[in-house]
Amino acid sequence: MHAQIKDADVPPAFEVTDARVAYDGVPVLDGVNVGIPRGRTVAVLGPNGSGKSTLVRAMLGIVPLTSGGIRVHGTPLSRFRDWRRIGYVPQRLTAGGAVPATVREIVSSGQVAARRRFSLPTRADRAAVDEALAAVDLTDLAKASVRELSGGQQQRVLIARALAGRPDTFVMDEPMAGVDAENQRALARIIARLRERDATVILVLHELGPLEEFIERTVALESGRIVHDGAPLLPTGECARPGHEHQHPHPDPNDPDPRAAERPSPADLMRLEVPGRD
Ligand SMILES: Nc1ncnc2c1ncn2[C@@H]1O[C@H](COP(=O)(O)OP(=O)(O)OP(=O)(O)O)[C@@H](O)[C@H]1O
Repeated sequence: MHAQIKDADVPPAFEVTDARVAYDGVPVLDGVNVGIPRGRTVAVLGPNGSGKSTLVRAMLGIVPLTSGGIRVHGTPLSRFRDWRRIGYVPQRLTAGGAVPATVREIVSSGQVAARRRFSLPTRADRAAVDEALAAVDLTDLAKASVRELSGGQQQRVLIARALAGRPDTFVMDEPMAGVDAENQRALARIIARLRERDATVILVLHELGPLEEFIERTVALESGRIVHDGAPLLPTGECARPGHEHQHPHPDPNDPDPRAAERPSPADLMRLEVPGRD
């Protein structure tokens, strides 16, 4: 079982109070209250457009609240500075660019926020990158260009990038989307290891799938409101609910990888959204 720390008197990793977000005046989060205790593995579920990504992006300060409040590890978001504690794996990446970055370069970029300005990577930094690459089984591909990788492998690069900063809190936005079964199992192993380390892990998912056994709690959204917060939902997940109309992206019928069209270029990977900044 987990260490005592979970139930110790520590502030929640995230505390969201009456959070509202609107895009162009249209409400997307409509009074969300949720607390994510430290050391838990929590899934955020819900149909397309229900506000899952908006919620986690708001929790990281990427999307501003219209009203309400968010605390991160006990500190109001606007005053939170310890971003090295947070590992963010975004869902989609912006288009453009073609810098020939290697897997190792991308993974190393996960440490930039944690290093002092202009300081070079230390031996410990390099060891953390090695460890992160090993954790996602990409050691052999460290020198490969990320452009050569499949969508699932690129997803693992992003996870390794988050791991390399050695955070204790992870926010992963749909890490399983468009990832084949083998890569899904690899991701499940990573989540298992993070749980053993008592990391806090928040996963935006459409279904629990191979992660089911690790999920301790699910928060389900519908139309910007929480409709369930508690024990994990049924293994079949939201996608199997009657009336659920989730659309997974299938941009190119000739490409077996449904995420091919959204695959990030290396440049995209280098300029991932930085939590806490607009
Ligand atoms: N930057 C934006 N500007 C305007 N509207 C947006 C923006 N981002 C998201 N939305 C809209 O807000 C709503 C919630 O989007 P969000 O991405 O949070 O939902 P989601 O539950 O994560 O959906 P999905 O499962 O499709 O990823 C949707 O209607 C979406 O179109």
